[in-house]
Amino acid sequence: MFYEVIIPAAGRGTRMKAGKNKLFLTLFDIPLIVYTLRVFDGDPACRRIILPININEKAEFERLIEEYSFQKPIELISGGAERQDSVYNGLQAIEKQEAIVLVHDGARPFIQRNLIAELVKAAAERGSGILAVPVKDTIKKVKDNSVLETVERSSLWAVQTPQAFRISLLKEAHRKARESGLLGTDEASLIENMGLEVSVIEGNYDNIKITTPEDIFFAEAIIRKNK
Ligand SMILES: Nc1ccn([C@@H]2O[C@H](COP(=O)(O)OP(=O)(O)OP(=O)(O)O)[C@@H](O)[C@H]2O)c(=O)n1
Ligand SMILES: C[C@](O)(CO)[C@H](O)COP(=O)(O)O
Repeated sequence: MFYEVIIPAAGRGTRMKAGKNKLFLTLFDIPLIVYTLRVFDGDPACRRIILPININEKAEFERLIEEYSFQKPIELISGGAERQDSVYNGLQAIEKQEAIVLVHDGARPFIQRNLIAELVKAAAERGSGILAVPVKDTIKKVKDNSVLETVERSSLWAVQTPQAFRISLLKEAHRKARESGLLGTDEASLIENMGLEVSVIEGNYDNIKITTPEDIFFAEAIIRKNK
């Protein structure tokens, strides 16, 4: 089954403290965003890549796209102030209503194609599908450096991307979120806000989001492990 993918890439990389968009940082001399783009560029089921970016970085993205010779056209569109706005803008670029759309963080370079196919199947059959992995640490609610409570771990999962949806469902969820002022940290929370079920597929711990400086070293270790 075919799908289109929105890869939000318009962030500032504040937590990375690199002074620039972390997606331009390199892993063994190749920019982080190139690893992510290559996964979808090489997937025959991917019909279209939409990349919400900071329009001030358009020349940099165009140079990378030229340098790394991607097979599929990569559509650069303007991102927004929040990740949710960037995804919303990406959805406006999609006219078809029956197809499947994936939303995948540009900062997650290690997504595996077999999991993408499972997500697309779940979205086609049940409307949605997201990747997650069981939490390994004990999670506590903390306030003013003091524990409020320990959260029961057995039902806690760390959610990742891609997140896959029927396009019509995700467009409706974003529309309702805009109406109500809901700002979620992932697309699934907007679907949950509609009282709808979201299917969870177990992913793997390699699918990290490159967020803070040490993640660059973790990422290069994952590349070495998978060589
Ligand atoms: N307004 C935004 C914010 C984030 N993103 C993208 O959403 C993904 C996940 O966001 P995150 O890891 O938080 O990236 P940043 O927002 O750049 O990081 P920070 O929060 O540390 O600034 C990234 O690929 C980022 O480029 C986006 O397209 N538009
Ligand atoms: C979408 C996400 O990757 C799921 O874990 C996460 O919520 C993104 O959070 P960020 O703060 O925008 O990186």
